[in-house]
Amino acid sequence: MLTFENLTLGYDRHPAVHHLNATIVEGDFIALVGPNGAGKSTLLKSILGQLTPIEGRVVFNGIGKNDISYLPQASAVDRTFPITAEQFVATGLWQELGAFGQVKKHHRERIHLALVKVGLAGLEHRTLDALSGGQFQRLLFARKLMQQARLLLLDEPFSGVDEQTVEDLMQVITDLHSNGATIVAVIHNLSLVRRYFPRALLLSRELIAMGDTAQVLTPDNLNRASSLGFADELDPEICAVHDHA
Ligand SMILES: Nc1ncnc2c1ncn2[C@@H]1O[C@H](COP(=O)(O)OP(=O)(O)OP(=O)(O)O)[C@@H](O)[C@H]1O
Repeated sequence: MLTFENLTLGYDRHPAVHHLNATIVEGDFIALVGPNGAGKSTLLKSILGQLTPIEGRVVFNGIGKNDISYLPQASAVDRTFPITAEQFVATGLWQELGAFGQVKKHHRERIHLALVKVGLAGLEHRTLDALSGGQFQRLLFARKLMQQARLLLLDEPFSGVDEQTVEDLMQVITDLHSNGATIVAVIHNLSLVRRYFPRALLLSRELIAMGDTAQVLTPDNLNRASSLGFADELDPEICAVHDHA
């Protein structure tokens, strides 16, 4: 579905991800793991076409932009916008309806089902600013449910969210995967990764390991990832030496 070919990404020519070669296959359910600053969000941005590679490329096999849905970190979403939970979930129908399409009764039923699925039934008419952090995260997932994307990219969907919400939303993700979606999620909580994600990609500016989660999240690999990951703000010269050492 997606191949990273010798992919080097960065900002102002300062590499954040180095010479990555890896493949995401259709039906993957994979966690993107690594220390702070490892390049995980940067890698998602490159899949979304928001960042031009310094070197290498992302190859899309049989999927287009419209097949990809992205859930940013909750903190990146503006909650002061004066709309209700129902109206917010309806914005997930944008691709289906176009800019001027009307939300009809059958759409409203789908919205209601999505809200039930994420445990928010009854809160349809609440405005966004009147939802708790966990409820808002549930709402973001309800909107994702409207889009029926083939590839779902999630960037740390559970930061600052209570345990019950995590469990409920992991169930929603698992259901989406069972219905055919490919899942790529940045997750910091390793026990969650071990429990739910069959595959993992451990990144620390460069690829440390990718494959079955148990084989990727070994003490050796995690030590290697943290020793590379905390060497913050490498300059391109140091990077070149490191790459070819
Ligand atoms: N817009 C930007 N401009 C300049 N540098 C950036 C920008 N965004 C990220 N970086 C740098 O690129 C590197 C990788 O950042 P990235 O956000 O991809 O890491 P991450 O693995 O997602 O980290 P975290 O787990 O802390 O969210 C970091 O050194 C970061 O400071």
